[in-house]
Amino acid sequence: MSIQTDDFASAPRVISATPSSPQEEAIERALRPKLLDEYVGQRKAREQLEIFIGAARKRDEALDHVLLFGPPGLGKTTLSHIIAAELGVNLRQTSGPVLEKPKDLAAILTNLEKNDVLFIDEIHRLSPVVEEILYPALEDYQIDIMIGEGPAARSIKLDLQPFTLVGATTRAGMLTNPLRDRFGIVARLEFYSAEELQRIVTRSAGLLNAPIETDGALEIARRSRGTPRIANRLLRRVRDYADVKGDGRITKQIADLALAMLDVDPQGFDLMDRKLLDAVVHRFDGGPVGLDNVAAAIGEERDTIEDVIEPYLIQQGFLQRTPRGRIATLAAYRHLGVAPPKAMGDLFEA
Ligand SMILES: Nc1ncnc2c1ncn2[C@@H]1O[C@H](COP(=O)(O)OP(=O)(O)OP(=O)(O)O)[C@@H](O)[C@H]1O
Ligand SMILES: [Mg+2]
Repeated sequence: MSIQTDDFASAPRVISATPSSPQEEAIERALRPKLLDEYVGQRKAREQLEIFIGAARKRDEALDHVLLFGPPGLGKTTLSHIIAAELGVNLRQTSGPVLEKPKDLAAILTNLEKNDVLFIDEIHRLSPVVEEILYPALEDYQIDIMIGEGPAARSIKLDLQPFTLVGATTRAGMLTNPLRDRFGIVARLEFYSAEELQRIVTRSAGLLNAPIETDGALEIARRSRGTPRIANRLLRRVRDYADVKGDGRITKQIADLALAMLDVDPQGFDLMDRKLLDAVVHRFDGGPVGLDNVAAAIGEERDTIEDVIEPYLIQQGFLQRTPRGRIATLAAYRHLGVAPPKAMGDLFEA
């Protein structure tokens, strides 16, 4: 069953947090940590899971249903595989948009073995009729299915094996309340620190047999928008650069040159980030400006802006999301090398 990751159909960004091609997905799989111990960062989520997985194993029960949410590329799919591996069970993988009809989901559910993990990616995109049959499945390990048609149709109850649903979403706010309430474990994934990404880059370089210096790994880490997927991608591009322009060693200097060539600035922002900040500052006087206006100004989809571009800019304090719209902060003006409006400067100096 395939996962659709192509719903942000925009031009590929070096820094885009979504996988850019099937090849990249294959490389990602190879770099994916397999066990909780190898999973870097996300201390809170890891601690919780370690305990609950341990308890479920000890009692030979299914783990409570788990909801993973956070921006793309932070490790939701990776973590779902790890959960199944740590539980020592099978993982069945599907996604919200793929499950069109109730029978698609029923077929998967009835095939699960005891304590298996069912991973549903993009779970906020489940259709209401499919979601409907998920409720009793999650609660009582039962489903109601209709057999026959017309007046002869009747509904029968089927018992399922106990199982764990792991749902992943970039949009926890878009889940319906009844669905959200059925998850016993909710883990929000956070952007990674430079130090954590440095460990990820170093590990990946090892797996790729690419010689790398500590400074080189840190430079890539610092410019990866807090996102392991981007760190791994930049690592591969920098390695190419090192192979062609150097002796293959990834030093800080090589990383600097390669990243400058890729238009990734020292803050880790790429062209899209700068375009967005630039539009808010120059075309909308720093805001507040509504999402639709920003989208039109930079020629990007609303969803991409909200899910992929904005979260990091907000987390880094370059942009604020307010009820009246987006506002550029003083840091954004500084980054663009533009003098802030007088009122803003005064505000910050006072
Ligand atoms: N904690 C981590 N430690 C080491 N590597 C990680 C970690 N999290 C993610 N990665 C790496 O980043 C890549 C992307 O992670 P993953 O596919 O799990 O992200 P995702 O959150 O599912 O993204 P999406 O929202 O696009 O589905 C993986 O291939 C993996 O190599
Ligand atoms: Mg994923």
